[in-house]
Parts: sequence; C-alpha cells; structure tokens
Amino acid sequence: MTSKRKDYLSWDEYFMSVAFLSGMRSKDPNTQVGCCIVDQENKILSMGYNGLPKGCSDDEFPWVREGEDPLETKYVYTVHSELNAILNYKGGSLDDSKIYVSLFPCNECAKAIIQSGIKEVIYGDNKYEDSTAVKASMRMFDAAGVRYHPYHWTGREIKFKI
Ligand SMILES: Nc1nc(=O)n([C@H]2C[C@H](O)[C@@H](COP(=O)(O)O)O2)cc1CO
Ligand SMILES: [Zn+2]
Repeated sequence: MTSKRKDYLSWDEYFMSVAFLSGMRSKDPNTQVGCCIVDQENKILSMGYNGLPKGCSDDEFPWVREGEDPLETKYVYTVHSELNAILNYKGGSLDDSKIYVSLFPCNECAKAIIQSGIKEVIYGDNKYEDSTAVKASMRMFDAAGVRYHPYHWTGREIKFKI
C-alpha cells in the first residue's frame, strides 16, 4: 500500500491561506485584510475581506486615507474583514469558533468577535500594535476570555496558476 503524502497543508496553514486569499479580493489600495472563521471540527463557517457595504460602489466611494474632509476618506465607509465575515454568516451561532485574520482586529471588530461567541483569534500581522484600537481590543479580549496569538509562520510558499 502506498503511504499518504506528507507535505499536505496543516489546518493552520490552510485556514490562514484562506484568510489571505480572501484579502486578495479587497479593493483597498493600502491594506488588504482577509479572515476565515472556523468551527471546532475544522469546518469553515465564513470568510470576509475589507470592502464597502452593499450598494456602495467601489468606484464612487473614496479609497484615500487622509483628506481635509473626513467624508472623503475610506475610514467612514469600509466594513472590516472580520465584521463582514460575522455578518455574512447565515448558519446560526458562531459560539466557540475561531477566527484566522491577516491583521489584528480593531476595537470595533473585537466587540463583534466577543459578542458573536468567537473564542480564539489567530492573526498574521499586528502592524498597528501601538494603536489605541489594538490596545483596546486586547483589553476587551483579555476581559472576555478570548484567546489571541500570532500565526506561526512555517515559511511554506504556496503557488498556483489560475
Ligand atoms: N483588522 C482589520 N481589519 C480590516 O478589515 N481593516 C481594514 C480597514 C481598512 O480598509 C484597512 C486599513 O487601512 P490602513 O489604515 O492600513 O490604510 O483595513 C483594518 C484592520 C486593522 O484593525
Ligand atoms: Zn475592525
């Protein structure tokens, strides 16, 4: 009998790859974020990336970070990847699930993560770790018993053509 292949993706590699792949759908020119919510049986429940709400055109709304008029910046319009994944889920409860996300959640997404019952956050990057938003997220996660830890990069390169 032939033995099984050995270089298959681990669960962590698989889910973080799905998170990054989802982020590739983002139209944000500066930061593309993707995430993937997984249940305790390693089934994917939902995915998301940062984008505009339904009906708000990617071509008509602003994508800039700064401007004299805050109404002409992206910040007041974009839905973060984590909130999109939570809101997109139509299957019932997210209790006791985990979320793989390419960037550490902001405080608003942290609230949604906690309230939806997600219990673990695995993040790829934390480039805004000194921000008030991230510090607030950590404080809320700690208080609410939501575990968070960085993804353990394995160095594997994933390539394919489509
Ligand atoms: N965890 C996150 N999930 C997200 O979907 N985002 C989104 C909001 C913006 O569209 C973009 C951040 O833009 P910038 O400030 O790096 O140019 O990423 C941001 C964070 C960071 O907290
Ligand atoms: Zn957020």
